[in-house]
Amino acid sequence: MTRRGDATLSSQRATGTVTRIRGDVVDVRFPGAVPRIQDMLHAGALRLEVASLLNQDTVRCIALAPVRGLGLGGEVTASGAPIEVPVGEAVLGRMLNLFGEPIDGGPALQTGQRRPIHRPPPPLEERVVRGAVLETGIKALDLLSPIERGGKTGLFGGAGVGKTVLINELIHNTVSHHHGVSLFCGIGERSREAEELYREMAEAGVRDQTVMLFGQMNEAPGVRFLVGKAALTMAEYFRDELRQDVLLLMDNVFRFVQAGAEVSGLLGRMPSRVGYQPTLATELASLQERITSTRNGAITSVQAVYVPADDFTDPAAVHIFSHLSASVVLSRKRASEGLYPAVDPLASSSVMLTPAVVGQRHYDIARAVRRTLAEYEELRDIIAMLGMEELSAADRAVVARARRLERFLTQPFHAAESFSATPGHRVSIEQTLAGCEAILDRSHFDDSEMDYYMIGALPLVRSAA
Ligand SMILES: Nc1ncnc2c1ncn2[C@@H]1O[C@H](COP(=O)(O)OP(=O)(O)OP(=O)(O)O)[C@@H](O)[C@H]1O
Repeated sequence: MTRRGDATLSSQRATGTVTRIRGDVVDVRFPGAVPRIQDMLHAGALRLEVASLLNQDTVRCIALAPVRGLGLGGEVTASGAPIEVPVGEAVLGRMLNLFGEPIDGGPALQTGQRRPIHRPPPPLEERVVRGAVLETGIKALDLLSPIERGGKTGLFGGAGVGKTVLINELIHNTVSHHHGVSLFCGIGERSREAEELYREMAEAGVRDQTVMLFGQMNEAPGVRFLVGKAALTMAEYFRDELRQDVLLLMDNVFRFVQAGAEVSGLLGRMPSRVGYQPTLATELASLQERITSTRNGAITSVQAVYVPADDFTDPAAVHIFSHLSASVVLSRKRASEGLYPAVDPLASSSVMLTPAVVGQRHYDIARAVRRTLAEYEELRDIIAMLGMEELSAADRAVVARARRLERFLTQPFHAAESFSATPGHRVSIEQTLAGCEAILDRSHFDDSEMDYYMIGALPLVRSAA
């Protein structure tokens, strides 16, 4: 993005003084030229971003770190530019903060290339849709909610239903098979998870192709609000300048919306529905619209989405949902039954699940699996009240198939080895389809349902291969 000429730049490097501090909001008076919206300011080591212009000489800013030590009358200098982050190969293998500074204890980055984090999305005519599927090796996802290469996938779920484990498994299964770079952006989650992930990436030998960016829950709302944009700026550079495919993983996009609400509240704006910021839709679009594929390269993104109080009608969840091409819904009921990954087969969906993209066989099997599980869902009440004996033979066969399908769609994860003690299994789409087909084709089973629980491919299918 072209921003401004050098002449204006120098005139913008003005000095101002702090006139008011309220929470993370700081007002600064500039006697000369006032900085522009989204410019970065320095008050010693503290950095601020201009959020609004109060009048001709005063700007209202959001602090990007705790305001400890800042006082009224303190000196503030304008940087003359928005926040800029380093881009290019130098960031690979590193763990960085919002400003692109290393937080992995390593040396400073050696790169001259920097880009402002606020950029418009590519024009419509440059965007492309590829219509290809990214194989994840996770049965429930590949079968029912295939991930679009170059598209956006959301993993929705309430607290503790397995979003982070699932996204870690996706990293495990796709990063090493992905030709291109992977970018992980941690927004507003626990720092402990970040540290574990960093170690796992090194163990898996994929760290050199990966960048990790964090603005975690202990950081200022402004940081959590902006870190996603910093990650995207790096992703865009890989896509546009280095023409590489990028896998962008975000945990958790809800925290971006939440940070936006906090910032909005700090600035004194009136909240809108359910306490969210009135600008929820535009803020989210300013992030999501940049996650797109162009002729230069694809950005495939997988985003974990926390659903507050398991309420899928929550405005944040609804708005995020509208940007996605595939949504994987994790259900508490399944998690409580130990059916991990707790993917809800009836609520999860993907625009990729059409005969034209995945093929007629895959499409038919997925439909048959859904239909069987939906029929079982309807029979559950009857079973609860009257018992299995009252069901017709045909209904009993549906139940037998459905319960085996449910268990077959569970899977031991590499990312869960530490607490499940079962080695992880990657399963090809072909094995998943063959397994489901084998179950759907039968109406009588003499094996136990548990034979299908937490396995990879079906043994029959495995030996046939
Ligand atoms: N695939 C799995 N296999 C076995 N256990 C799992 C699996 N997924 C999740 N769990 C169990 O659920 C717990 C919570 O998972 P996770 O941390 O991924 O949830 P989350 O949805 O990210 O939660 P939060 O919203 O708190 O971040 C795990 O610690 C683990 O005990």
